[in-house]
Amino acid sequence: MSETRTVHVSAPSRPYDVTVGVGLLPRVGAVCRDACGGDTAFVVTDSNVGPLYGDAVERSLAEAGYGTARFTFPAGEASKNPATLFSCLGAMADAGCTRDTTVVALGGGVTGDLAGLAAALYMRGCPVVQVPTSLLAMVDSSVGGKTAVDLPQGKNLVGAFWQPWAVVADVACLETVPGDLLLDSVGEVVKHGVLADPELFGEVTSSPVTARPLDLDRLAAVVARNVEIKRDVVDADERERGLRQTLNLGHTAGHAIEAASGFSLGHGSSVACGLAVVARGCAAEGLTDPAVADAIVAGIEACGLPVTCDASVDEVLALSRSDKKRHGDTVNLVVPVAVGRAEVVPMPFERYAAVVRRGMGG
Ligand SMILES: NC(=O)c1ccc[n+]([C@@H]2O[C@H](COP(=O)([O-])OP(=O)(O)OC[C@H]3O[C@@H](n4cnc5c(N)ncnc54)[C@H](O)[C@@H]3O)[C@@H](O)[C@H]2O)c1
Ligand SMILES: O=C(O)C(=O)C[C@@H](O)[C@H](O)[C@H](O)COP(=O)(O)O
Ligand SMILES: [Zn+2]
Repeated sequence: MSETRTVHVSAPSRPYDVTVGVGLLPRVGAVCRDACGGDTAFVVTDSNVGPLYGDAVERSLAEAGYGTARFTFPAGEASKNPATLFSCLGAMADAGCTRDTTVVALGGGVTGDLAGLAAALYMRGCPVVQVPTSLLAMVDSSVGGKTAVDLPQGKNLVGAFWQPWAVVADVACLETVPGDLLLDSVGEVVKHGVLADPELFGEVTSSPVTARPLDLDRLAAVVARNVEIKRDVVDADERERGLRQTLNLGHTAGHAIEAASGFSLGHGSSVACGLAVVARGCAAEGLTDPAVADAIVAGIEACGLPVTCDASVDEVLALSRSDKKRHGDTVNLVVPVAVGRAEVVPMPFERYAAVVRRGMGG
C-alpha cells in the first residue's frame, strides 16, 4: 500500500492542500466536494490527457454529486494563448457554468495555466482544482497560483494569481507520459534542488527518476519534496515581491530559449538550459563560484538535459527584454550562489547581456 502525502499551502489569499500519491484520480470528486462544494464541475483538459483520464475524473465527480461538462483543446504550448482561453470561457458559458462551478484542470502545465486563468476570469472568479498529470505540473505549475497564457511577444504575458482550492497529484498518471516529456519535467526538479535542496539535487542528478519501470513511490516522494520547496517560497511571498523571484532561476534566459525554439524545446529543458547558461555566465562574471557552476552544469548534463541551445545570443537577448523581472533597464537576475541557494541580483540589462554572452560561449 503506497503512502499518500499531504502538503499544506498557507498562501495568504487562500490556503489549500496538495495531495500526492498513487491512484488518487477516483478521489478527485470527493476532494472537490470538500474544498469547493457546488453541484457542477467543468473539466478542462488537452487532446492527449482527456482520452486517457477524462472519464475516470468525470466518473469520480459524478459519484460526488456533480453534473459535469468537458472542454478539450489541442495538446501543446501552441494552445496556451488568448484564443484557446476565450474558447474555454465560451464553452463554460455554453455549459451554463456559474460562479459556483468548480473548474477541474486535468493535464500538464499548459492545461493548469490555461484552466487556472479561465477560472480566475469567469464571472470574475470561480473555484479551480488542479489535477496535474505531467511531472512538471506536479512538482511546479499546479502549486502557487500563477496562471497565464502566452502572447506572440513572449511567455505568460497575460495572467493572474489565482490559487487553487485543492491539488490532487496522482503519480500513476506518469506511467503514460512519453519518455522525452517526462525527462523534460526534470528541469524544474533540478531548479528546485539548486534553489533549496542539495540532497534533492544530488539524488535526481545521480540516479534518474524517470527510468522505466517507474518507481512510483520514489516519484511521489520527489513530487512531495518539490511541492514543499515551492510551498515554503509561496507562503512567504505569494505575489513575487521578493523571495518568489528565486523560483524564476534559469527562466530569464530559459523563457527566451523556449520562445526562440518556436516552443519545440519543452519548458523544463529550456529552464535547464537557461540555468546552465546563467551558471556559466555568472561564474565568468565573478557572481558565482566556478566550482558551483561546474557542479550545476554537470548535474543538468547527467540528467540528459540540454546545456546548450540552437538559439543565437542576439535572439536570447532580444526575447529576454520582455521578461517580467525587468524593470526599466534593470534585470533582476536569479544567481545560483551555491547548490542549495540562489539570490536575486538587480543589474543593468547590459550586465545581464554579458552574463548570457559568456554563458553561451559568445
Ligand atoms: N504556473 C506555474 O507556476 C508554472 C510553472 C512551471 C511551468 N509552467 C508552464 O507549464 C507549461 C509546461 O508544462 P508541461 O511540461 O506539463 O506541458 P504540457 O501541459 O504541454 O504537457 C506536456 C505534454 O505531455 C502530455 N501529457 C501530460 N500529462 C500526460 C500524461 N499523464 N500522459 C500522457 N501525456 C501527458 C500533454 O498532453 C503534452 O503533450 C509551460 O507552459 C510553462 O510555462 C507554469
Ligand atoms: O511559481 C513561480 O513563481 C515560478 O516562477 C515557477 C516557474 O517555474 C514557472 O515557469 C512560472 O510560470 C514562470 O513565471 P513567470 O512569471 O516568469 O512567467
Ligand atoms: Zn518554469
